[in-house]
Amino acid sequence: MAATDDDDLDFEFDREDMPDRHGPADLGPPSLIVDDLHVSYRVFGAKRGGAVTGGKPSLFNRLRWRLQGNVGATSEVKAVRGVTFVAHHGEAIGIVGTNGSGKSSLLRAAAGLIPPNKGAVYVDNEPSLLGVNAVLMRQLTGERNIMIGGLALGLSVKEVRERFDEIVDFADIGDFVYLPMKTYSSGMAARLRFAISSVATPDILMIDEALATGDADFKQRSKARIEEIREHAGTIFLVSHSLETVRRMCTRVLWLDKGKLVADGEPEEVTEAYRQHVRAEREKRQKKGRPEG
Ligand SMILES: Nc1ncnc2c1ncn2[C@@H]1O[C@H](COP(=O)(O)OP(=O)(O)OP(=O)(O)O)[C@@H](O)[C@H]1O
Repeated sequence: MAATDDDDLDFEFDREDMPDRHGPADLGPPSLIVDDLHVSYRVFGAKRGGAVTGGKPSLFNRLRWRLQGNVGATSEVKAVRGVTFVAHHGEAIGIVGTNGSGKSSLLRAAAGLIPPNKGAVYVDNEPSLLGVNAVLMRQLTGERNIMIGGLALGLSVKEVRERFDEIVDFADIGDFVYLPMKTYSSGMAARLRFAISSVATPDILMIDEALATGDADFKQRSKARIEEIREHAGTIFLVSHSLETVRRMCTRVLWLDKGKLVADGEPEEVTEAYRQHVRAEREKRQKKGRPEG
């Protein structure tokens, strides 16, 4: 049967039509939808045909694979395994989880920097930071990188020049701005990335660890900056190992474990459950390591 004008399908993303089943009624409309996202990496020089789920291979395993002559073979690391959530305008969402649980992979896929193996990401607007990270160059000075990052975010050359002092002050890097970024400490580089990324009041800002690296004054300034972005109806994602930072900055927390979402809720509740889980795991490991009575 031929389609008539009346049959035309409407694929437009109509905010008013969206049911708000994933959050309290006072939240803004959805800004980013992650639907059954799967991310895998192909690793060369590892065990042939193996599939690894989260966690970094131990030194022992890597040596064993090497001795078994598996160099040149490939295996698949399943970093994100079926994550689904809806983020809203005005939310600051922390992502916690142990090393290798898939936090950065989730963020990179949500930012469109790596393709999902399965599932989809729908965004209302281009996410920033990871986008900025991708264009920054370690061999260039902070000054050059501020210009490159600012242009990547859509500012004009004049606008970047006008905001230059503000960015340098925010990052608190002083005259280091005239030196190549490769000479910066990791904290300085992280602060500069955050200062550049947040300068344009982005709709979706993704931050990987940067905020745990500054002093009390920087932490205060970055909290204020996040509040400002939220007030302008932006959405912030913050990956951090510092539960204190996540509790202080975020309105909601996602907990990832071995690539799966195990909790999504109030910062206090989720970080406390995560803290207890980490402690229980540590005790289990210690018991295993202890010689039998
Ligand atoms: N480029 C890559 N190639 C192969 N494997 C990767 C790559 N990036 C990440 N992984 C693997 O994917 C899994 C998830 O890593 P990811 O960096 O997303 O976790 P994370 O929670 O951010 O870890 P961390 O807290 O240590 O930074 C890990 O097993 C990691 O070794």
